[in-house]
Amino acid sequence: MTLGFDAFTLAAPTATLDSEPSAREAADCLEFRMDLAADPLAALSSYDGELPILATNRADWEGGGAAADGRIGTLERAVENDAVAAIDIELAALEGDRGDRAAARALTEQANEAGVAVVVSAHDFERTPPKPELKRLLRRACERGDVGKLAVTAADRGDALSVLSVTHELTENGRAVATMAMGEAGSHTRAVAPVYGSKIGYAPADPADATAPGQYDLATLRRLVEVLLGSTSR
Ligand SMILES: O=C1C[C@@](O)(C(=O)O)C[C@@H](O)[C@@H]1O
Repeated sequence: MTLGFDAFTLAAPTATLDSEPSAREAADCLEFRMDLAADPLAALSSYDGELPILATNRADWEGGGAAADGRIGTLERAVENDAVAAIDIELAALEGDRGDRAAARALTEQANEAGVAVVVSAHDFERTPPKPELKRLLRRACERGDVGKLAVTAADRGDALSVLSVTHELTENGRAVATMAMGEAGSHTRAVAPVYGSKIGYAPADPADATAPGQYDLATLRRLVEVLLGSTSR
């Protein structure tokens, strides 16, 4: 299965791949949160759903549940699975001093060779950094992957506007970005950012599977994006 991210792609986050049938109608792929799953590699090897998988194994130092030990190795195994069409890796793992930088970079090379798309992500669960910083992060993420992703926390509409504005600028510069502002003040960016070029949205089929504050449920985000983007949304 493949994911090109050249058009808007709606991902349903889940920790259990069994939820695929309930996501099939409205989602384009599942975001498999391996870091939140009990036995992620066993779940992957018995997966027989129709939706391609974007595999995320979010580090504990970036708001996820995966400890350093074996985290990148688990993603390497995921890349070998035919249902896995994309992986998510943190910009801080590729560039920062968090974790094993060499292993994270080797993972992206392995993915490139296997035709698996790479989403390079940066998160801020506390605030929305100033616009120049948002741009810098997103540019660097784009340089290291097929899609650069930014999820920051909005305190107000001004923060939300900053996120939309960098989305627009980088898209105009030919970059593939995925952006969203977390939190209540940022919820609407999940529907509006795709209008400015954001290529990935996240919305759980079951609200109990929400993986970030301010997410809409899957059917709602699909409907909103369909209204705002029209026929280009699928
Ligand atoms: O990074 C992201 C974006 C996200 O945090 C959101 O805000 O929807 C949800 C996560 O599951 C995903 O990995």
